[in-house]
Amino acid sequence: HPVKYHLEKKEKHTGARLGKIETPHGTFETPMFMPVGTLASVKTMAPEELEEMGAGIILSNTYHLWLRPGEDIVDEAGGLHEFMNWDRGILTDSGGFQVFSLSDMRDIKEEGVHFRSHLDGSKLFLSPEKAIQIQNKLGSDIMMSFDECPPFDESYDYVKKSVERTSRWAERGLNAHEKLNKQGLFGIVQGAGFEDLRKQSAKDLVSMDFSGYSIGGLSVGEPKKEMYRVLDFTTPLLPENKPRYLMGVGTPDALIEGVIRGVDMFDCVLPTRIARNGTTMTSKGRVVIKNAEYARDYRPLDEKCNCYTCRNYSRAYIRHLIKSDETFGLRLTSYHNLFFLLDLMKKVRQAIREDNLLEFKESFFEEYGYN
Ligand SMILES: CC#C[C@H]1NC(N)=Nc2cc3[nH]c(NC)nc3cc21
Ligand SMILES: [Zn+2]
Repeated sequence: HPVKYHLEKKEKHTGARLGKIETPHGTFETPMFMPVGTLASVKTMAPEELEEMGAGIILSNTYHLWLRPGEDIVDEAGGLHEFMNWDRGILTDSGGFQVFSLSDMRDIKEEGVHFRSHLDGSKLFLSPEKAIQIQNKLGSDIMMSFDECPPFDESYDYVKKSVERTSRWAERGLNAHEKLNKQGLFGIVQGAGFEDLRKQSAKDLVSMDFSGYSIGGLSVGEPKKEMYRVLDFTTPLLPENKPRYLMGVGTPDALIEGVIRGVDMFDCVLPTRIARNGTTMTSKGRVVIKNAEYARDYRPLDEKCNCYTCRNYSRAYIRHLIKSDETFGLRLTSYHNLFFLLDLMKKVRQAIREDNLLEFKESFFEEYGYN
């Protein structure tokens, strides 16, 4: 496997692990947060800034890049790394989730999914083989299997059929992948909130020997307690010597709770998405910078933050920019939010080294204002 996971240390009191994930574009520490660059750009950030804040692997989306600009243009440009001038890790999602969340879905057949483009309504077809072929043209370091993504509250019978199809699709994707090249391919465990279906899905995928395993079907609107319950019985089903990736997570509390349950990799649009309306995460909870209370507040967003934004600009200035629709304001809030989550993961890794992750969680939650 060109993507290898090295387990460095298990935290004494939880399921948390310290590790390293080796890719053709570098080796990065886990647990890690991956900034999302859906359309080959982490919104408003330059690659140098992402590197400066310590980002290792970023996420891009097969579905979006297939529709626009098309995988052939990215391929001709030399692949995604060349195209976006990013020489560290890139992970691409397979399109499975986007098909189900973005486009009004036509129908699911055994061979794949027929649906309409969310851009212009044109008819499209995506299959496990096609999703692998596109990702190989994008040249990502870590690729995702094409999965069927049922809503969390679907019936047991529907989810059972869906899990069985996702396993058949995973096998087809793996076969197609091995003919193309050997970058890392992850299987995506499904099964919604049903323990036996999660077991079945994990068993099927682990037998296919993927480079790593994503936990799908979560962070899709279910209560956080539900997500943690599913994680409690799903991560132990996955091999210790492979990375575990919880898709679409998340908020500071969910990141810490996921690490405690043995998750190694996370991605979420949250930091850059909320930044664009001026909402920032700080060690003392969220600061919604547009609030009038910050008009004359000349302190940084977070006194404890060492990021470019916090070292050079005040809340009053950032509030002024956001209120005035000055684009630079979005860059400052995006930079800070990404730095905040990347720095949180650095602190979590240190807590694993010191075997005091639960104490770290308590003090972080207390200061952030989680109940
Ligand atoms: C059902 C299912 C499923 C998973 N399948 C794939 N391919 N990508 C995902 C991306 C996600 N993002 C979020 N929350 C923002 N949950 C996700 C779940 C998946
Ligand atoms: Zn900051």
